[in-house]
Formats: sequence, structure tokens, C-alpha cells
Amino acid sequence: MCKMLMSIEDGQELVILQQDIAHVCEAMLAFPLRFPWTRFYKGLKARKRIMSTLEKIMAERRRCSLPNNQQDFLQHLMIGNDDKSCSEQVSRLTDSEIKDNILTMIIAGQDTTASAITWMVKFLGENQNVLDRLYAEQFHIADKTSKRPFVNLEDLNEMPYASKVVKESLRLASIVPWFPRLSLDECEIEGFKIMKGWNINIDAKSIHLDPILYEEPNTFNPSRFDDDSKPYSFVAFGMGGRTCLGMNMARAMMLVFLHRLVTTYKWKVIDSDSSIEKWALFSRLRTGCPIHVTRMNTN
Ligand code: HEM
Repeated sequence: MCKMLMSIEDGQELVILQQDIAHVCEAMLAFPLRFPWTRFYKGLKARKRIMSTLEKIMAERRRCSLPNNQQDFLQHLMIGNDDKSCSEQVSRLTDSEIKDNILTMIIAGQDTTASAITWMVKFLGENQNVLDRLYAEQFHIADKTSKRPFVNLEDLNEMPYASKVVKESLRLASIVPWFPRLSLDECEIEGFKIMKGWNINIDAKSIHLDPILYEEPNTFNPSRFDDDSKPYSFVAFGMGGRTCLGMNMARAMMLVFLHRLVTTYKWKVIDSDSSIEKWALFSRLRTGCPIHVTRMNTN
């Protein structure tokens, strides 16, 4: 995410950023107590450090004149912001909004996609029949992709079964298990009265495991998506006005990863424990899903 958003790929700056982002995520679940030893306090401090790093990066880019820098997300936000030729009617983001957007994107895009990929590797490692079908599709495409350095959008469109593997992994893992809403008006849903001002949590995990919506909901079966899903039955990326902004990117990342993984490596899950980390914003495997990986002999 840091590479795509602001071209930071390695080095000490990235290590510190990652640690600080982990502190911010932990603080989001913590009781808001501002004592130096609390998770909440450490998260606030970490957020401050992240913001000053972003300020430094933005100042540096302005000093070196914007257009010559790399074309990343931060750059686009800054060009919009600094371009005085733009009409005054266009509402621009303030520096503080740019920094907030970058932090939001890192938090929303990093652990979610990483966790989803981890679950997908686990599910596939445990379901040889699905893997065999996936091999057939992916090796067919590999004839083309192995001759190019990148997998392109056209290739991704030729992966119907892999797309179902991605979707089924997201359903079964429910990376964002619930998301909150505020009721703006009194209403009634299926006999339940909901009052104005109530906080409501949408329980995505229960929806994804509902036997009325999904036959044998605990079985990993990508082919269940051969037919169209029932409305509102798949909410891995949310629904409505606040649907995930990065869902197509996340899907593409998962497909590219899947393609490279199954056409290059064999792996074996060595700890199939499915318990979830308690103190995590997103549904993440406690073990991290250790696997044995070997490179395939392609000769
Ligand atoms: C597998 C990966 C991902 C999953 C499961 C996921 C899931 C979600 C869900 C469920 C929501 C809606 C929350 C709500 O309605 O309250 C959401 C919102 C959001 N996601 Fe993702 N996401 C993923 C990847 C990404 C990526 C890669 C990015 C950024 C590039 C991203 C950026 C966002 C943003 C900015 C929002 C807030 C949208 C808004 O409130 O208008 N997500 N995501």
C-alpha cells in the first residue's frame, strides 16, 4: 500500500510506518484512556508520528517541484491541491485531509487484503479438489502470462473460476466481520423497530454463514457462485453508499497473487488452526497460517 500510495518501498521509514500503523489499528479497538501505558495513548502518539512523516514527505515533494516526482496517489492528491490554475469552484483537499486519506487507505487496504490472501491460501491448501480445478484454469492462462512480466486486466478477465475462489474465500473468512451504521430515522425491518439515533452493527459474518442464503455455509465451495448470489447476501466489501473503495483493487491483487502462487509453487498448510486473533480490527488467523512452500519444477 505504501508503494502504491506514496512510493515508499523499503528502508527504515517503512518499518517505522508499519509499526505505527499497527499501533493506530490497535487503538481503534481500545478503551479511550489517555494514560501513557494504554493502547489508546500509544495509538494517538503513533498517529502523530505518521502525520509528521507524511508532512515531511509532502514538503519534500513541494520543494522538488511536484510534476517531476513519481505518479502515485499522494502525488495526484497534491497536484489537485497545488494547481492554482484549477477553478476556485473545485473544492480541494486541505493538507490535513490529504494526510487523513492516505492513512485511511493504508489501514483499509493493507491488513484486509493480506488477511484475505492468507485465508485463501489456507482454504485452497485444505481443498485439493478446488485446487485441481484452479490448476487447470491457471496453467492454461500461464502459457500467455509466462512470456510477459505482468499479468494484465485481460488475463484477469479470463479467470472465472479463480474469481469464484476469491469470492468464496471472502465469504467464508468475512475479513470485515461487522460494520457500524447510525440510524438517521425511525424505521421497521421485518417487525423490528429501529429508533432514530441507534447504533446498528451489520453482522456480515452471520449473513455469510446463513444456511438460508448458502447451502452448507461452512464448506469451501467456489462453485456455489456459478449462479448469481441473492441480493444482499454477499457483503464482504459492504453495500450501498459506503461500499469499499478498493474492492476492485483488492480483487485484482488476490487474483494476481493466486495466479503466481498456483503456477509457480506447491504448498502445504502445516497448522490448520482456524482461530482468529482477538485483538485485531480485521478477521486474521492467529497462527498466521504457516505453510511449507516448494517451487514447482517447470521443466
Ligand atoms: C480484501 C480486501 C478488502 C476488504 C474485505 C474490504 C472491506 C471493506 C468493507 C466491508 C468496507 C465497508 C465498511 C462499511 O460499510 O462501513 C470497506 C470500506 C472501505 N475500503 Fe475496503 N476492503 C478491502 C480492501 C481495500 C483496499 C485495497 C482499499 C484501498 C485501496 C480499501 C479502501 C476502503 C475505503 C477507503 C473504505 C471506506 C469507503 C467509504 O466509507 O466511503 N479497501 N472495505
